[in-house]
Amino acid sequence: MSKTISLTRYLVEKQRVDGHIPAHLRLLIEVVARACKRISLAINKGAVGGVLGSAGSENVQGEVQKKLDIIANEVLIEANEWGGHLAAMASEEMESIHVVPNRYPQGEYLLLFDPLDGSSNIEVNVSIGTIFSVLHMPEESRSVQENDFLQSGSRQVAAGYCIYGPQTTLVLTVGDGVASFTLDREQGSFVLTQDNLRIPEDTHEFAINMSNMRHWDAPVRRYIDECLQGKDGPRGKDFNMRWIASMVADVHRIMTRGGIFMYPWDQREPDKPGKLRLMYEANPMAWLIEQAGGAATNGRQRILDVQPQKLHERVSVILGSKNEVERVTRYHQQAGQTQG
Ligand SMILES: O=P(O)(O)OC[C@H]1O[C@](O)(COP(=O)(O)O)[C@@H](O)[C@@H]1O
Ligand SMILES: [Mg+2]
Ligand SMILES: [Mg+2]
Repeated sequence: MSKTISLTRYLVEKQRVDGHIPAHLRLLIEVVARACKRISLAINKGAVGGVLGSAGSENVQGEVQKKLDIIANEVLIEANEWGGHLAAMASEEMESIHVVPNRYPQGEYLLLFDPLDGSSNIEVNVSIGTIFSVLHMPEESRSVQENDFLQSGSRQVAAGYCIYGPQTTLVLTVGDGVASFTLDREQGSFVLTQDNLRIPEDTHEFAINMSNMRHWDAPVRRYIDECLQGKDGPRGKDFNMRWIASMVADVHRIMTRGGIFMYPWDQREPDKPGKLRLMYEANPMAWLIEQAGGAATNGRQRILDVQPQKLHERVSVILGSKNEVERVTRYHQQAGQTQG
C-alpha cells in the first residue's frame, strides 16, 4: 500500500520540521479545510438535499445570493468562530467584518473568503469552489476594525482554494510553494496529491469571457486578437480557449497545465476597476499563482502590491503563465493605459 500524507501531517511537518508556520496558523488552516469538507458534502447533496436555487436575497455587491452561498458562508463562520484562532473574518457575502465574539478564544489572525465562487454554475453541476486568504492582525491594533484588513496581498500568511469538482481538491500555500490535497471520502481526510506545483511559463490556452470583447481596452483586444490569428499571426502558433465562469475552476486548470486567465477592466462600468474582488478572490489566487512560478497583475502592477482602500474593492485580473502575463502587462504599458 502506498504511503499517504494527510493535510494534518503535512502541516505538522511545516510547523515542527521546517518551522514555516506557527501552531495557531496550522490549526486555522485545518479548521478551514474541515469547513470545506462540510461545504463539499452539502454541494454533493444537490437537489436531494434541497440546497439548490436562489435564496431570494442579494449580497452587498447587489448579486443574487444562492442558497449554497449562504450555507457555505455560515459553515465557514461557525467553524472558524470557535476553533480558528481568529480576531475577525470578512466574506463576499457580508457587508462588514465579523468579529469573533469574546465568548470564543481570541486569536491573532484575520480570515477572508469567497465562500462559494462561481455560484452561477451550481445548478448546472459544474465545478465551483471556496477561496480564502489569511492575514496577521497588525501589531499596533488593539481592537479589530475593518481597517486592519486593508493590507496588500504580499502580507498574506496563507492562501488557498478548495475546488468542488469531480474530485474535491484543496490547493494551499503558506509561502513556500504550492501543494494540493485531494479529499479521500472513505478516510474523510485531505491527502497530499501534489507538492511543489509549477505552472509552465508559456502556454497556448487563454481564458476570458469573449462576450465582453467590444467593451475591452485596446491592450486586451490586441493580445486576444493576436491569439485568435493563430499560426498566421504574429504569435506564430494556434491558441485554444476555455471559460468555465468559475474563477476557481479556471485557475485550477492553469495550476494543472498552464494558461492565462483574464477578467480585465472594461467599459461597461468604467468606474469599477474590474469585476473580481481584490481581497478574497484576486489576492489569494495571485499569491498561489506566483508561488507556482506564474505571474499576476492588473495590467499596471503586481496584484499583490495593490494597497486596498476598502474591503470589497474590485480589481482587474491577469494571471497565469509568466511569459503571457508579462506580455499582456507590457501591452498595457506600451499603450499607456493604466486602468486598474
Ligand atoms: O459571468 P462572467 O461575467 O463570465 O463572470 C465569471 C466570473 O465571476 C465569478 O463567478 C465571480 O465569483 P462569485 O460567483 O463568487 O460571485 C468568477 O468566479 C468568474 O470568473
Ligand atoms: Mg467569486
Ligand atoms: Mg462567491
